[in-house]
Amino acid sequence: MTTALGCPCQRPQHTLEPPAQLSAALTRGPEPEQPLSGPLAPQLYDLLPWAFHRLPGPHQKIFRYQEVVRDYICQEIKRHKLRAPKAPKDFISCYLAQITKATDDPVSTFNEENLIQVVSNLFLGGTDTTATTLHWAFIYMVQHGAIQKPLELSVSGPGSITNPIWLLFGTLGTIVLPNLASVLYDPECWETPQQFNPGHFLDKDGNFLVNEAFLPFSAGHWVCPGDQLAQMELFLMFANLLRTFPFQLPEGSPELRLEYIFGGTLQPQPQKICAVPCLSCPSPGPR
Ligand code: HEM
Repeated sequence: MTTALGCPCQRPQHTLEPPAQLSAALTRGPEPEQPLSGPLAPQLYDLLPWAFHRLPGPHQKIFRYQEVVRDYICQEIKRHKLRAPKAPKDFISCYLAQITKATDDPVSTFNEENLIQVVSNLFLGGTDTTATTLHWAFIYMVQHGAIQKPLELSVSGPGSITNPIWLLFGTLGTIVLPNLASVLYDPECWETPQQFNPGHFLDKDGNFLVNEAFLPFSAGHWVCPGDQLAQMELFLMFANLLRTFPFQLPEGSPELRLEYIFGGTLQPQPQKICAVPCLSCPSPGPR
């Protein structure tokens, strides 16, 4: 059976509903083998994608997940077509309206295959990056317990936090490898580039300072389109959690591990930290 309503995903349907399938596949937890491990794996994949698709190995898990996400997006597109609102109300419905508008345009790039690709990119670009940034933020809060209190009131956005992305790839036949680390760790731009230091963003009177070398979202044509959303999400999550729970190491646990795991993003080591409910702090939830 193939998808109805002209969805370009012309492959057999899974019997499990996509959202359940998606969450089941994505929350199954770590398996013994780490996909695409090793420092050269991301570059190799970009240079030889066809080889990576054919070679057996743990990285095949990524392609299976990719299929699950793709199926889920196809189902969403189908649902949107079934109950098309009068006025487009989200990204998929706006894009579908644009496809209809551009039907007679022979050079239009608005089509369903591209819609699937763009939505996958939003998932890919918008989840691990933000989650990893938050993860590092809380690890640094545990490491620098003393600054947690003042930071509750003066969180300055994600600006004072490790950038999780080390390099990224371009499209349209040209491989672009902007090395953001060269500016984010440049000793000429940062007093202590290898250390967490909120002072990088404060002037001598403690006022917020813009540093032009702070480019975690890249710049120019390649700037991250989720920049504003990410900063808003990070601010809300970080500020709300921090004002409600002091973060600390669990009793008797070893020192924090600050070395990163090298990959598509720079991941913190798996380790436990405690969010201790604080009686005098405001309660979590909507206010
Ligand atoms: C801390 C959070 C984030 C960081 C550090 C980050 C960083 C970046 C960087 C550096 C790029 C440029 C890649 C290049 O040079 O080609 C990029 C691209 C991208 N980001 Fe983000 N991003 C974040 C959050 C998000 C969010 C929340 C979304 C969407 C919901 C998003 C969607 C994308 C997409 C779709 C691209 C590819 C754009 C293109 O190729 O034209 N990102 N991101």
